[in-house]
Amino acid sequence: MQTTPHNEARRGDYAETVLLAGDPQRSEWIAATFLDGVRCVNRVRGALGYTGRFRGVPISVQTTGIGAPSMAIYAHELLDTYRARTLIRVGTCGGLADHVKLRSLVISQSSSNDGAVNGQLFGFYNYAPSADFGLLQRAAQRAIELGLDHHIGQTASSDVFYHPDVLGRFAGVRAHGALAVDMETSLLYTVAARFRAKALSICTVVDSLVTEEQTETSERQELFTDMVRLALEVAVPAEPATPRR
Ligand SMILES: O=P(O)(O)O[C@H]1O[C@H](CO)[C@@H](O)[C@H]1O
Ligand SMILES: O=c1cc[nH]c(=O)[nH]1
Repeated sequence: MQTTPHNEARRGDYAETVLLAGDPQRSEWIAATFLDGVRCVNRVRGALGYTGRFRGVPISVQTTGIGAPSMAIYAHELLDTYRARTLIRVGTCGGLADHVKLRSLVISQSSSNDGAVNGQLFGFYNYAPSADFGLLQRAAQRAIELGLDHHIGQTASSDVFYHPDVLGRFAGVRAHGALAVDMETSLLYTVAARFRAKALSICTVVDSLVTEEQTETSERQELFTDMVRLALEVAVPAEPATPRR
């Protein structure tokens, strides 16, 4: 019997820290490229999940599919059933600000949304889904040290991918500084907060809603190397070198 309706892994199969990728091919590539001693722990619905080691520390990667409800299910089950404590999204996003160029990284400090969840969970309040400060701080520091082309700030998450008013519908959040849009970061931050867990979203800009430029899907796995490196640096910081006496 499966452990949850969406996952066949047993308790203990996932590490405390899980990278979250929308696309199962990205999960497979991350596991094969960056982790040692990898085993597949979930194949249900093709939402591939893997556990291996990075710098000797157990790390998992889980596919979350497309959209907030799908993210919410996988994040909830990882935190509740599998006792994960840190979730780091390694996703893709579309640039909303003029200075956010293709292939750069967007590290989301907070994420507005157009979904129904705020109303259902928070009633009158406009909840502010936010990254874990410690993870955000570490990501900011390592991104600079590694010389990565990155932006840190607020983002938006939308339930609508195809919209007739491509950019105009984001006028409000753009006017207030939103850097990029994806579909899952906002609800990831909300679910993590519910479990008092840590979450961070790092996305690679694969298209710009401002210039309407796009990256090729064929270049995408290599494109994600910087994002995954950064996520793993945040998850498992290198031991500082022992000072010489
Ligand atoms: O590439 P992923 O991680 O799936 O993220 C983005 O890509 C999908 C849309 O193409 C949405 O899930 C969006 O958030
Ligand atoms: O959600 C997303 C992801 C990438 N690009 C977009 O325009 N939207």
